[in-house]
Amino acid sequence: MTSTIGLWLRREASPHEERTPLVPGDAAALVGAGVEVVVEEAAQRAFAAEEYAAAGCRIVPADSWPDAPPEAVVLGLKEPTRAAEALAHRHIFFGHAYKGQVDGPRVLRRFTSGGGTLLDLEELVDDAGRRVIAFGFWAGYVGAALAVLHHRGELAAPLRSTTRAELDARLRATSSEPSAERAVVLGALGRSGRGAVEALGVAGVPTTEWDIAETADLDRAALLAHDILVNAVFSAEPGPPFLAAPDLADPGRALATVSDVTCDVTSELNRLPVNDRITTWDEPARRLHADPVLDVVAIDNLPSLLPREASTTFSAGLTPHLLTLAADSPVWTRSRARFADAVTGLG
Ligand SMILES: NC(=O)c1ccc[n+]([C@@H]2O[C@H](COP(=O)([O-])OP(=O)(O)OC[C@H]3O[C@@H](n4cnc5c(N)ncnc54)[C@H](O)[C@@H]3O)[C@@H](O)[C@H]2O)c1
Repeated sequence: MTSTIGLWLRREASPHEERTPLVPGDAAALVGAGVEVVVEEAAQRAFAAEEYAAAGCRIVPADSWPDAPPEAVVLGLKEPTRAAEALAHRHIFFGHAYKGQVDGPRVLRRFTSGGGTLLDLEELVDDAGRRVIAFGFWAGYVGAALAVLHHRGELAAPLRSTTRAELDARLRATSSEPSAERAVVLGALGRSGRGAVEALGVAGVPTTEWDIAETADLDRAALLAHDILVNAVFSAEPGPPFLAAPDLADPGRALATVSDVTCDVTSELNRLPVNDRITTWDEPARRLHADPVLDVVAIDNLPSLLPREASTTFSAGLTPHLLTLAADSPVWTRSRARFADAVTGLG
């Protein structure tokens, strides 16, 4: 990116969305590298406009991105508001438009009608097709923490965004020695799984870590002997359930709390078909079975509960790529090609 191409950080409009893909410290690094960084005011964002101003960014009103110079790259997490319906710029955000999502064609048509380009954050992949940035670690961390607090009868609703320090303090304050709980994490080697294992460590809960090798021939009795299950598996294809209807009625089951970080609840990929809906910040846990009890937490925006930490990790991963935007590194070329394919398929 040359100094004449600006990066325009949008405000996020969704309720509860305090995260940002670029934090002030990384904005300062971009400014230092000659990138003009413009930041919209955003009352909800976890980082104050003053922090960006101190980092050398120019502060502009919320939702002013339609007026950005044509060469600017507009950055956000979720779909831009309808401040302009037709999207004329290059936009970086999570489009959720390429995998048959109901709203996908509508999002893509905003680009075709405006002449803009989507550089989808989910499509920033390395040579092997692996995503280079994701929010997984903090999703797993919060998902496991909520499971522990619910299991201990200490989860207050509605949920509100917090900090890791505050969350850790609650996990430590409610733990007992020796631990009264045992947990199992499925997908323990992945980003979310590692986050979940770390939070369970802070909570003082002995944890079994299972990944593909350990679930290939699932020891159901061993699984059900844990009090807490955190599902952090990424499935590309449907597979046999980790929990099925007969497990609910099993009188010998210790398992009482499930946190489904994966949250494939309405898709054919759902490996926990005993649950078919997400839960919310207002009602984070839902009872699946009364005797013996089984409750599920299935929140699909977990990282938003730790907006500062989630933003900081995500921004650290994204910033090196933002520095290669002008040079059009392979990460961006691939993302643009994915967009071109999707638009061609629009018909
Ligand atoms: N709820 C939320 O807010 C939220 C936020 C971010 C991500 N997610 C979801 O969490 C899931 C995990 O994301 P990630 O970034 O950690 O993925 P990841 O690719 O980093 O890790 C997934 C892990 O699952 C393992 N796995 C795959 N199949 C398995 C099986 N049959 N048994 C055991 N382990 C298996 C993989 O080997 C890998 O270690 C994704 O579905 C993602 O969409 C949810």
